[in-house]
Amino acid sequence: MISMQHIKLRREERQILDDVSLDMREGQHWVILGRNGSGKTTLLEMMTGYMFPSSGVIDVMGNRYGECDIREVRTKIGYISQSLMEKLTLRDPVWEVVATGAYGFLRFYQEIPTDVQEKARGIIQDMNLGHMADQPLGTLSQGERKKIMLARALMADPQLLILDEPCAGLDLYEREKFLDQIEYLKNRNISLVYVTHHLEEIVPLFTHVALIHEGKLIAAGEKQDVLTPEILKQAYEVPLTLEWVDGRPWIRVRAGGL
Ligand SMILES: Nc1ncnc2c1ncn2[C@@H]1O[C@H](COP(=O)(O)OP(=O)(O)OP(=O)(O)O)[C@@H](O)[C@H]1O
Repeated sequence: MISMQHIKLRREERQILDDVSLDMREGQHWVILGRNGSGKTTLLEMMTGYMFPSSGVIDVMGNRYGECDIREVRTKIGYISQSLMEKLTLRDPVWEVVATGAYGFLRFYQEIPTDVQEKARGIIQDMNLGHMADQPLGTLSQGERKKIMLARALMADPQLLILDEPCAGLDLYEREKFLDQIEYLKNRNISLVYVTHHLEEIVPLFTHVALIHEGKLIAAGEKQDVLTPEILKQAYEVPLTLEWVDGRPWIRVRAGGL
């Protein structure tokens, strides 16, 4: 699905990514973890072809970046990020915001085909937000807006869905509702790459974790192998214990560690 080999990125004097190699296969769902500024978003921007490495090779769904039409590859990738959220127009009706995802536009300036309208309304309905479909986006709560972003990303039937901290700023209830929606994606044939700061967001659907620290990959593999107190301490520099409850990891910081 995604292969990144020996990725390096240098900006001025800083090595932002330092020889990162990752192999994400079909049927796997990955979480990327790491502290602020460790390079997570930069990795996502490379997967989506918005940034290029100084050296290294990236293949996404069989396409080698630099030798293919990236716009074509992007039609198969859904990308949810705060910066995209900020570009959406709050006065547009929810169903129209979702419908734009079929084309990758931010807004429509022409008639929207009926089948696209119906598909958008169908996805909104599936997320139990049907009653809000005609409201302006700006009247929705942050959690509802995140779900609308997810609905918008699904409009193009992506094979790959990349989510950059989708639960940031959500309260416990809204976060759990959003994660429910993510779990529901296991019924679709979509591979997920999910960036978060919060381990408890690693719901059972996720199979693999990559842990990045100061631009270097500390560990990558099956989640039970990567999510150990010893490995996590290398990235977070805080002594902690980890407990698995209902298939989710929960973390406790031990006193006196900092
Ligand atoms: N275009 C750029 N020029 C210079 N430095 C950059 C550029 N893009 C990113 N950086 C730096 O690279 C580092 C990694 O940034 P990145 O946004 O990938 O981190 P992150 O792990 O996503 O952080 P956060 O969790 O805080 O969002 C940061 O120190 C950032 O300042």
